[in-house]
Amino acid sequence: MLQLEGLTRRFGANTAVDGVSLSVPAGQMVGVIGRSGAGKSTLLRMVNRLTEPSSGRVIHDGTEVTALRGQELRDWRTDCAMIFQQFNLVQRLDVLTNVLVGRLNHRRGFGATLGTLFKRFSAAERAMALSALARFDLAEQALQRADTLSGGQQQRVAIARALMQQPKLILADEPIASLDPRNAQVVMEALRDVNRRDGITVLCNLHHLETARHYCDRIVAMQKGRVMFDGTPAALTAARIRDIYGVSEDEFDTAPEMTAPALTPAREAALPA
Ligand SMILES: Nc1ncnc2c1ncn2[C@@H]1O[C@H](COP(=O)(O)OP(=O)(O)OP(=O)(O)O)[C@@H](O)[C@H]1O
Repeated sequence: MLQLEGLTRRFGANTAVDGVSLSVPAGQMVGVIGRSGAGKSTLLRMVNRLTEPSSGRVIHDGTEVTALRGQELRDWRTDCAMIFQQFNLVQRLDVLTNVLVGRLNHRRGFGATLGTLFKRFSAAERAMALSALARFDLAEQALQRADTLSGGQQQRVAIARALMQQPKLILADEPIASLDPRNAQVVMEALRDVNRRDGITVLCNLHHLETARHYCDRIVAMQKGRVMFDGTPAALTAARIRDIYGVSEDEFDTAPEMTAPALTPAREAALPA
């Protein structure tokens, strides 16, 4: 169970996240939605302490995450894998080595230059990385440089790398915002698959309502740093959206920053072959 208690982050006079309290049971897939500037990234980054809260607490299975220091904090960051909008792969390295990088957190005091990295991993770790790649249909690309892959493939490599950490949680910050609809769908399916099959809790920031509805068990809607809705996709009706954001669902979804809508059968049929 992940608990956020009164989590707040101020940047000067601006309160980016304002007293957010949530309890997330292990194994849940939560979509955090909101328009640009709502505080979604800041909220996610406070969970693994990439951003320090101004006040409030994060507690995981009884451990106060917000009090961790040193090695314990590093261990917590291994438990929480992060997926970024821009994939964050080492472009000049091959795909397999990028995935193996996910193992580095498991080695204390491990030092190696990127060039010598591959040789430092055991046969078992390489097999684990290959099987993570195969799971996302990327085994054939294992020895290609990361920069030869499409965005959707790169994001799946990032998910495979995250799995190498053997995390308890995945924090995905706009994982599909740079992808076309087809790739967005494949990446969301990969995230849902690790949630369902591996039981990993997923917190996923999304701009697009339909994507959150389709893939998540629970939706948290933020505005101006606050949680305005927390419930099932079915409960987030068009009327609730209008109440919260003062716009229709279509207007919410077509804001300029929302570039990667989910593929519905109707949308898929409309795509060029
Ligand atoms: N490092 C920072 N320094 C100052 N202000 C910040 C910083 N990070 C975020 N903010 C501000 O906090 C508010 C929330 O930003 P945040 O990035 O969390 O929102 P978001 O919902 O993730 O938006 P987006 O979808 O555009 O990424 C914004 O007003 C933003 O300008």
